[in-house]
Amino acid sequence: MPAADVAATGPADHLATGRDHPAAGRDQPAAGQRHLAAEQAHLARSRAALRRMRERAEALYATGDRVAGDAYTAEQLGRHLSRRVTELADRPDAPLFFGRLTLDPAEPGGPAEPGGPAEPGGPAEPGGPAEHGGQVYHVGRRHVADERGEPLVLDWRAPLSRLFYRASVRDRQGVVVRRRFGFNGGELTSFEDEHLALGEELGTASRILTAEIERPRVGPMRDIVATIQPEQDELVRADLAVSICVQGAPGTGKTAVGLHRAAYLLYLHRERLRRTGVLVVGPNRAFLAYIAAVLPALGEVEVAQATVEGLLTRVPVRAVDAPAVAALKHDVRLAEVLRRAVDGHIAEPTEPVMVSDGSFRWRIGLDPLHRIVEETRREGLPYATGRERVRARVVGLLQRQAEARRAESPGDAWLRRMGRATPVTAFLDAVWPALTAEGLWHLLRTDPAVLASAADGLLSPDEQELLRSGRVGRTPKATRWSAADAVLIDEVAGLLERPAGFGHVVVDEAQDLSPMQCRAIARRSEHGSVTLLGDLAQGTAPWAAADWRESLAHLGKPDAAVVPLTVGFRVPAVVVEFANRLLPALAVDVPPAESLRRDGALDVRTVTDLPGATVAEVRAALGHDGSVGVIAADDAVAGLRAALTDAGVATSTADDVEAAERVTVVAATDVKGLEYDHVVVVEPAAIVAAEPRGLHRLYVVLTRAVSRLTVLHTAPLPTPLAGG
Ligand SMILES: Nc1ncnc2c1ncn2[C@@H]1O[C@H](COP(=O)(O)OP(=O)(O)OP(=O)(O)O)[C@@H](O)[C@H]1O
Repeated sequence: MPAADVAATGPADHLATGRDHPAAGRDQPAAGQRHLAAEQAHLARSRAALRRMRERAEALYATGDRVAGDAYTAEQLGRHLSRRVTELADRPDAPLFFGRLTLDPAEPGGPAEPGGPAEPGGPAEPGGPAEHGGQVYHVGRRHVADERGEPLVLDWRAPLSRLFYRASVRDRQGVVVRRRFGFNGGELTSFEDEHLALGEELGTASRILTAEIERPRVGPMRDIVATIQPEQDELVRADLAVSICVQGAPGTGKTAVGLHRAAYLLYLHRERLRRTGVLVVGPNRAFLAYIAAVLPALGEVEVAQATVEGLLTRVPVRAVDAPAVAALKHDVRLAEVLRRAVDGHIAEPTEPVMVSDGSFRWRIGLDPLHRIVEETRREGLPYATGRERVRARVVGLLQRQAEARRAESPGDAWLRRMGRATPVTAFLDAVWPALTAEGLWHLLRTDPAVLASAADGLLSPDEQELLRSGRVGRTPKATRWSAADAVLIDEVAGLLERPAGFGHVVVDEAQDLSPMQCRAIARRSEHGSVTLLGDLAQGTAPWAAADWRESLAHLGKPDAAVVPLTVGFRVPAVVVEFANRLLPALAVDVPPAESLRRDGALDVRTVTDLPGATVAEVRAALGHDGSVGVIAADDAVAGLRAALTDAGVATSTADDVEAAERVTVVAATDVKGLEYDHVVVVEPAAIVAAEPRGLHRLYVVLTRAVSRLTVLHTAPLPTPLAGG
């Protein structure tokens, strides 16, 4: 396709406009300059309008409690306005808009659905497609309107903005020109046009896109609103009701897609999702710190972010299981063992219930009691709800007797008194005893007969023995629970009472979830949808998934589509090729990725002095822009950090994303999902040797580099790498 990078007047008008364009300063047609100046003026106008919107929200916030009728409304309003003020913050370094659409006046196209979010309360957008003919719209981070309410910038999530990401020469959707803006800091410095109507399309050849992708990385993760690719946009804008699983090689934008999808859904279904909540689950704290700023930068400040362990807070984790014990506790058969153990507490009634009530004495015989228990059991309610249902039914029978004997119907106080009457509670304790989650798991760990009966035909005697191994305290409270115990206790809690779920859950690095962890997330998304993100090749947990279908079944979304992402935005082609040598040894079936980056460098070197070579390499890397990540086997990290400190090189840790130091020393087991401009991998053989799925870990480690990868080793490289 002919190149764009032109002024809006036509494809022949090649324009080189800004500092970030190599050709800047040469051959600048006046028309291009005029357009640039006009765009800069539009930016200034939009910034001023945003400032006004924020000032207005601040003023409302200040006076909110005076206009609200009562304390509750005042608090609600206050919270709403304070969030609105935060949302309207202008970040001077982030462009307020990044694109512009010129729509066809003659051939009104436009989005399939009319403008505006699906729910009331979202920002307004100009009306349906027919109104857009010949119009020009700027697309940016958030909706900005002038004093008359006319949009100066459309939110990137608005239906109309979709055209910016999706229109192509083949399917123009009414777009005549798509313009992308180049920024330097907060300053608009260039633009690039694609006259779709004239057959011009840049796709990934766009210089502004390339510059964005190749920009050296520093600090926390950034949003990608300006450059979301069509296949990513398709996932971001999937309906709220749709659950999806994204299988993507390292750096294909899975995390970015998940976070932007959360922001998109919140925009479109603001009220519903504010009630139910959106949750992002990530692999560890360093990762959560790394991604924490993305959603707030998109104006979304109310999304919960947690690790799976962080979700399971019923008991503190103070013990570590032996690997075989942990693996067994994460096995999905445990779900059935626990279900049986809970159900096993429901017993047949053996005696009638007799209750004294003043001068009356009520009696419920065995037959109706049997019926009550059986009927309630068949309803399949959570156990604790079932217990209350049985109580209510017993009281109901007492009530009928009372009504038959007395002329009037007994009141609420009577019903409550009967419900708490000692014979009623004693009956419940006999047939449907109250349970706690940790109490039940403690019982299974301490009573071989109870475990044997629940695990009959499911777990071998040896496995039962294994489950009971390790120290258990005399009471649940006195027991030091492991992370796997916490998952099982959460499973029991879910059998006792249904937890409140989220409207949408994004799960990153999902290949590492065990079946039991998947179930913990399923309980929290039962009535919502999920976006599952992962890469089977990066599975490092002992129970890592080999097949997405299985994970999806455990997550309660067996029919979700598995969608591949195959274009890599992080790792340069030369590094991808090197890391891909490991793929055949990883025993997973994943589509190969293709890197967009042709610019990187790879240096694999045998050295004699690892710390010395690392220091020298880091010093050299500091000569370039961007972050430097030194990645080594966990037990080598302290030594390398000390060597760097002794050499006068300041370092930070992976979870300190705002650190001033550009060098981070990271343990191989903490680096999942992170990226550094220059990565120095120290002694791959030690990384592989450190754990059973060490080759998968090495694959993760080698794919963290954005620009350059250096591999330093004294021991021979692991076999799959050495070949080729
Ligand atoms: N459309 C895009 N435009 C610009 N940058 C992008 C785009 N998509 C992804 N990126 C960038 O590529 C890098 C990798 O993205 P991300 O971390 O989301 O990938 P991932 O698939 O989750 O990787 P991993 O599997 O290694 O965790 C990030 O720096 C991200 O900002």
